[in-house]
Amino acid sequence: MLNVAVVQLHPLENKAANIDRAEGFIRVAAAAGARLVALPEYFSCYGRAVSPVSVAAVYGEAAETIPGPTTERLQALAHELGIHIHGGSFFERRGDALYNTNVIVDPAGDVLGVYRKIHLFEARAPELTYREESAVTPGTEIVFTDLEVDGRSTTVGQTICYDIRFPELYRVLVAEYGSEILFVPAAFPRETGRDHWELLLRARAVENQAFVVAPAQWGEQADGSWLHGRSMIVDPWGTVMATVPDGEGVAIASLDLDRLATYRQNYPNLQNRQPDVYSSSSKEVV
Ligand SMILES: O=C(O)CCC(=O)C(=O)O
Repeated sequence: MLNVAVVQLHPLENKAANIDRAEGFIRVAAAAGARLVALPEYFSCYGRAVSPVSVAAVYGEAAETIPGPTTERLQALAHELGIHIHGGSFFERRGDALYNTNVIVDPAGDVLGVYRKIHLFEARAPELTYREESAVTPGTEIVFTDLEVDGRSTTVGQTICYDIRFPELYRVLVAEYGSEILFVPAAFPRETGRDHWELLLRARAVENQAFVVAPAQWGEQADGSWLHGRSMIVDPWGTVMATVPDGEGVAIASLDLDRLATYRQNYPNLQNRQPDVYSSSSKEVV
């Protein structure tokens, strides 16, 4: 059994305070037995938590390199507590570009995986306008990471928020790279989250026969918008194993990876895919 925790945060203006609260919840989760603790998207600084006028400046100021103070703090914490930490995501600076990036840190304090969000969120609706690409550059690499937890090895796929709408990414992470756990740190707005968040997470879990670990941001922002929250851990059958209600907090679930292997054998959906047919150029037109 692998005990995994999701941390739900209410992002505030102050980056240092956000990181302090994240650390507090990581400690709570570790004390409750979690061996892997996952943080939400933009856990240290979330754009709409700050007044709209200063958003661009705040993004730039909040951005860090890897290694940098935030990853070093996660590394020290993982080492001290003897756990893995999935560092949600934060603004990463590489040269002149900013990325929405997450890392996984192991109990030795080493950074194992660096993933840069591939699909950047865009909404052009009357009720919701957002263009992440105005500040952030899209990543171009699929990232999966091999972890050794409690003497068992597993492969995890790293994704972020809006990525959940692109099932192709998850299929590759599972069918080509063997991921058993899919991470989806997020900051879903309430407008889309209330109807799509749980549906998308459970769909990705069922169709890929994988655990989905989805820590989320929650709460009202400085611009009056709301983040949906409802962090959750979903099992490969699509059942929600644990969730965080409104507010900040932690939820923990025990993932049975041995049972996952049996389940994939009993229901060989992944083996029954027909990729040759999907990519075939011959079509029968009736
Ligand atoms: O897909 C959605 O509805 C929300 C995505 C999002 O908020 C994000 O990627 O930051």
